[in-house]
Amino acid sequence: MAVYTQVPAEALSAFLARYDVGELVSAKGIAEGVENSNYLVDTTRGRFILTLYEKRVDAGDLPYFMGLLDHLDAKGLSVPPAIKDREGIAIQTLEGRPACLIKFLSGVSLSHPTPAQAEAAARAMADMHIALADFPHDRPNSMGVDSWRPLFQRCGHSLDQIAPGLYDDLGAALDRILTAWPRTGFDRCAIHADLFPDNVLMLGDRVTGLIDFYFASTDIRIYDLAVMHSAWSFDACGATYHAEVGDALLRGYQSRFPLAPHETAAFPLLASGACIRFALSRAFDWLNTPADALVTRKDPLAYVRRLHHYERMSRIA
Ligand SMILES: Nc1ncnc2c1ncn2[C@@H]1O[C@H](COP(=O)(O)OP(=O)(O)O)[C@@H](O)[C@H]1O
Ligand SMILES: N[C@@H](CCOP(=O)(O)O)C(=O)O
Repeated sequence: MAVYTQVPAEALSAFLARYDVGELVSAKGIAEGVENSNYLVDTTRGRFILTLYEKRVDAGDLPYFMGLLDHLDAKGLSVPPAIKDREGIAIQTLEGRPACLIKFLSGVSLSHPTPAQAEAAARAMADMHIALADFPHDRPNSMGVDSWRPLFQRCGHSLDQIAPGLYDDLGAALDRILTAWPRTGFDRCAIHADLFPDNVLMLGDRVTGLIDFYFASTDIRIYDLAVMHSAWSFDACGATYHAEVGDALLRGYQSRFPLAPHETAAFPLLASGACIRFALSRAFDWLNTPADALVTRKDPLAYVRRLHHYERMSRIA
């Protein structure tokens, strides 16, 4: 459930009156998502998404995210830019929260992507990277490699409450990954950094939208593909690797943007880093989200199992 801030109809009508979008017809809270409050808003002129940014999105980062979406939209990619009001303002305040009215995109996110769907989604990621090559703004990745040790330390020995031995297991993997992590020599650009299946909208085998850019930041370009590979190529609990989906992702991406030999060689390491990142953020949330909170906690062990898979791989052919 992701509606943390309730918006009364009167306040929403007054908000919409700033825009040329017609009048309010209906507004429904969207259950999916964990970070922000999202509403599906219908007006006399169309359908929109209203997002109110909650604690985890820093309002100071919104101009970067909205600039990135405008950049991709201007190049014809299917992403949802924020609508500007009559004064040209996209980032507003509603019910005390930063808020944007966002273009609605059709499509559904998949729970069990097929190889053909994975291939199309990875092609869309490569097209996004090509389009971002001249995006001029930087944002350090707040969930990037330098955040993993501090996050591990904040979880501390409480990790063993999730699974006995988890503190030692993740600590040893973190040492190996941080020692080997490439600091130079890899192409960097603005990346999505969270392109899970729930952040790709599709109709059949066609990608209709990439959404949820709120972790976008400057980082190693192929790390973005590694995040995607770790999110798409396993069953939900991370125990079974679906090679046909994993191979399709690499094929789709490389149909637009071939990997250089050093990128292929480092792929299992980059994917291990992606797994540590999501294992730790999920573990932190697991340990710090009250059991009666509205939001569903995601299983950190599903990423620990994926981590073990990538650490066993020496390289992807
Ligand atoms: N532009 C959009 N067009 C259509 N649906 C959207 C759009 N943005 C978000 N959604 C819907 O809202 C849900 C939650 O959005 P998301 O950005 O993933 O939230 P959160 O940042 O809270 O994780 C998505 O799964 C999708 O169903
Ligand atoms: N994809 C991350 C959590 C971030 O959630 P999102 O709804 O903003 O994509 C995970 O699965 O741990």
